[in-house]
Amino acid sequence: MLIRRAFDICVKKQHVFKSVVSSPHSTLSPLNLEGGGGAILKSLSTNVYENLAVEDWIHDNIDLQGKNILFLWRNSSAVVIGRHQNPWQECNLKLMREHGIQLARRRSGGGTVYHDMGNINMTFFTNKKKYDRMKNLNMITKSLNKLRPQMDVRPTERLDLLLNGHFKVSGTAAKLGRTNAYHHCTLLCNSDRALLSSVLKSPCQGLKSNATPSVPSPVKNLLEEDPTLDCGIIMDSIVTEYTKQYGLDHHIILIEPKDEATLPGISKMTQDLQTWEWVFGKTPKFSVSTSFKLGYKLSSAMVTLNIAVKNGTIDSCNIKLPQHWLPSEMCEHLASHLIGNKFCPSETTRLTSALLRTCPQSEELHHKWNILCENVASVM
Ligand SMILES: Nc1ncnc2c1ncn2[C@@H]1O[C@H](COP(=O)(O)OC(=O)CCCC[C@@H]2CCSS2)[C@@H](O)[C@H]1O
Repeated sequence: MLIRRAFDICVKKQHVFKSVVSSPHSTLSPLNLEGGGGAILKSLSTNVYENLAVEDWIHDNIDLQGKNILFLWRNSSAVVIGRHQNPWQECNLKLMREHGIQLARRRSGGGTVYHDMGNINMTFFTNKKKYDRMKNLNMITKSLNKLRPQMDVRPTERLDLLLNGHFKVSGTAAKLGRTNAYHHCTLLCNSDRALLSSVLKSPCQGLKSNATPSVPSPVKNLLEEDPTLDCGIIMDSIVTEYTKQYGLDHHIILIEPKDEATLPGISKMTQDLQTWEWVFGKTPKFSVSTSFKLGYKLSSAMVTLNIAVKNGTIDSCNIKLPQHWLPSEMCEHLASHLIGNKFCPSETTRLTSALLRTCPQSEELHHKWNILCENVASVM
């Protein structure tokens, strides 16, 4: 609200106002919005949900008529999927859990990207009429060109930035609201490229869906091209270029996304972005049809699994195994209990552990059923 109030003042009076965001650098510095209001904001947080919530907050709360706002942010390791994507199809969720890599669904469309502290995110907020992604990308390339004239970074028709005409260093997405809009993009400076490619490979077999697929590209870091660069130098040069383009001063407003007094309602926005219902539940309906081998002592059998998922929840489930290996009633029992549950390994394990306790049978059947349950959960 304070930022909004500040902008309102500036729109009315069109002059300098005191920045109100609580930060050591900005509390008392005046923010000059003469010559077409604008501002540069930088997040103090490296939490992907908090930073995405700042985007939501600005989009929903600030009248962007006549204003250009650049928001700069970086995250600790995270995978960010597009609004209409399927996380099971896009990434290796198990590997992410093992590495503590967060999964976030953003409100803009497009594909899946990997973030870490070696990746800079930029969000360009404008009024919908002023929304111009190529202009923003040209601004970035211009700033890089000034920094390192020999470095060849150019935008493509699909609004990626390519290094040496081949390696993607930036991906773009956008959200167009009723009157406000934003274009956001990444910039790979010094990310963990090995982790990037391993987490963006899904192990999921036999998945069918209409969700937006990502468009994988060879990627490279700017620092691999020029190790004398770093994220700070690159961000500074982007800030310089942006201030020049919009006639702003070099003042940066530091944003603390936890500061409910400055950004009223932000905590709820952050929470919403973290819910299972948003991250997984918004996945367009899909199905998984797969088969795999199960082994117990010397006997083995092929299991066929067909699962349909709606809103992230199992809508139908069919498990087929040879009768001699496991009685079909037991497969049906498991399948029917899975319906209505989240397509989620921890929830499935909780359910199957409870079922297992009520499943007397022989020790052998007990073991086989357990093996089946573990394998079904590992598909999720
Ligand atoms: N951080 C990053 N930067 C550039 N390219 C990446 C990155 N991570 C992965 N990739 C490559 O892009 C493709 C996906 O390309 P695709 O074109 O499908 O998707 C995108 O580019 C989406 C960009 C979203 C930008 C937002 C800005 C703030 S929040 S996220 C992926 O398979 C990798 O090959």
